[in-house]
Amino acid sequence: MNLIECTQLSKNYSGKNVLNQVNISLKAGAPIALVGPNGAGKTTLFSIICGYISASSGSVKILGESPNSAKLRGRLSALPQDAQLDPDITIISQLMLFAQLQGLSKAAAKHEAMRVLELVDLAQVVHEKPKSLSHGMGKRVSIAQALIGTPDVVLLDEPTAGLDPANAKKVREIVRQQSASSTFIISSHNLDELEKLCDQVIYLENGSLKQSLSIQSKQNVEYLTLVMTETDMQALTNEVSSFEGVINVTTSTDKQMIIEYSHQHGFQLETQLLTLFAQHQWQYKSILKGRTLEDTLFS
Ligand SMILES: Nc1ncnc2c1ncn2[C@@H]1O[C@H](COP(=O)(O)OP(=O)(O)OP(=O)(O)O)[C@@H](O)[C@H]1O
Repeated sequence: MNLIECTQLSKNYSGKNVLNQVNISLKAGAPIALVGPNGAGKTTLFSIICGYISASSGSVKILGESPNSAKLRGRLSALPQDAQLDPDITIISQLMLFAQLQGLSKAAAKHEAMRVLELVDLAQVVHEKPKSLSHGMGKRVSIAQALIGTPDVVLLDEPTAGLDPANAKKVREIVRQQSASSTFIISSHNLDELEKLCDQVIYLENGSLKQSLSIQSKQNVEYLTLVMTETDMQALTNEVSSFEGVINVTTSTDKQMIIEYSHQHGFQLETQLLTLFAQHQWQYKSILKGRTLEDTLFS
């Protein structure tokens, strides 16, 4: 059974189409990225999946159930972009309340609240109130709340927006660790971050599904992304284009080159490149197997 299945899903606000016949099939497993420009409809899609708002037409099934079905209790959780904890109620009380709302006894709720706080490395703030926490710590507590009951699906809307690098890294680690037991769907504008975490990528634009792709997918065609420093890029392009198996070479002004080549040529290309660099004394900054998510989506 698919984790989430959207069929011909549309949403209108006062005649304005913000989701337009979207078809999506998502399977459980590695985190899934939801990307798209501002106003593309990402939050609207999340809100429909969570049952906060209803679709104008089409259908959504989560684990085979309709949004808001009692059978989804404890199996789907979400961290909305603007989620706020009550600033004046202790963290343990708030997390226990959410655990009890899932049907846990008081003792089990306390145990679960402690468990999820430990997962986000914040057991030490259990008796504090959210108003005494930094923004990053508050976000991690909200993620802890979303992890209560180990849901099958966790929707995170912009989980690292506005966080300092250390807290953002911590959030990524939490997602990575918890991905063994929950499937995360992450809406974000941070493509570098999504690239590190996710396999499948859903790209929405103007309410329509423009792309659904797997970053890791093995195809006959492979990519190498080179970032060069001291190099004659035109000469490099000419040399690389003549290598056997190279299908296409594109360069950008920032000394980045993307080489598209046939899968069969494997390591041969890397060996040729390094020999070429040595011959010409060309310096590289990085050689990346594959393409960045940005290049995959927008090239
Ligand atoms: N309650 C509402 N009433 C009217 N229009 C709305 C409402 N909520 C959202 N919209 C419109 O729907 C469109 C999609 O909004 P949505 O918030 O889903 O986009 P998004 O992809 O999440 O954007 P962002 O990346 O900026 O968060 C926007 O044009 C927005 O103005």
